[in-house]
Amino acid sequence: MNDAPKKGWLQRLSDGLSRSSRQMTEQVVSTFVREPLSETALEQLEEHLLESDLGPAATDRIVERFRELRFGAGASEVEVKTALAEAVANELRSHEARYEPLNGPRPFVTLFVGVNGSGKTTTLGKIAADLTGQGAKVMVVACDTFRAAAREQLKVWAERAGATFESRRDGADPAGLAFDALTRARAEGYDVVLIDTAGRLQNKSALMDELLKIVRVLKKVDPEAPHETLLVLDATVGRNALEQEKIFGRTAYVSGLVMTKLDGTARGGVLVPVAQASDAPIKLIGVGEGIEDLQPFDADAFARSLVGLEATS
Ligand SMILES: Nc1nc2c(ncn2[C@@H]2O[C@H](COP(=O)(O)OP(=O)(O)OP(=O)(O)O)[C@@H](O)[C@H]2O)c(=O)[nH]1
Repeated sequence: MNDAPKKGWLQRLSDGLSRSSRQMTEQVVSTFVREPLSETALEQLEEHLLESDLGPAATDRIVERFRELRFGAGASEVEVKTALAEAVANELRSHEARYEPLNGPRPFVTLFVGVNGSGKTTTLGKIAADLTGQGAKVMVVACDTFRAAAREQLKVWAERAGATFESRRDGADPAGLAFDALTRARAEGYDVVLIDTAGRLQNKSALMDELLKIVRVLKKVDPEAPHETLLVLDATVGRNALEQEKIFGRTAYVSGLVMTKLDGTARGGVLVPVAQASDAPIKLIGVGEGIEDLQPFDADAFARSLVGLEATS
């Protein structure tokens, strides 16, 4: 994503993570400032990190780090927060990567997968707007052909972004649509093709078959496509996101994760175990409903905002 208005996005990140950082500051940091070094404080730290959904493995390592740091009675809140941010960033740095559709082959094909309601359509719409804003020729393809409402919503986003919209009537073969759309995009010199897919988990194997068929058919047009498969996960479902990562990550060749709705939860720490469970890195995060609220994932900025410090990267 275009990160030109830097100050703006850092502020949005802090605002978006304010529910999580409030929880961290009120519980974790204040406990530790009150009772530095004691075993009780370390136990409370562990409890609060688990409550923030950081997961047992990262929590153990962070508690160990605090044990080594041996904060004295004079430790300030900022020192404790800085140490916590550093420990969280350490957990995430190797899971950070960029989504750069304009730096790859043309047309750059991105497939969006994830359960209904995770924020797939919104994420795709925000990306379309960002890319057309940068002058790219963008095609949006609605492969969730069974749900008219989903199609309509995507159409609104595409029109707003000034992108071309491709869809079919109810129940049409999504793979056939993907094939025709990519063929047209290649012939007409599109820069980017963004493909929305269905997310009905009620029939997991049918859904996975459908996704795999779309991928197979895209490869007939361009053997390298899709160049990116983004799995969209909703942070407000907490540790259920781990389950969704398992289901999609295993079958859909996911190459990047997008975690949305981080503004809607006090447990934004869930990003840590999800990132660590996945073979794919985190590429984007959503911290609000606005177009600018979809941001490139930056482990250091995220960690600082999560503990309520001003992000500096
Ligand atoms: N607060 C907040 N809301 C978001 C964010 N991302 C998406 N949403 C909202 O989440 C809701 C669901 O998003 P959709 O994009 O419709 O989700 P979807 O996965 O496409 O779901 P279907 O349309 O049901 O397939 C919408 O109301 C979005 O506005 C975010 O980062 N923060």
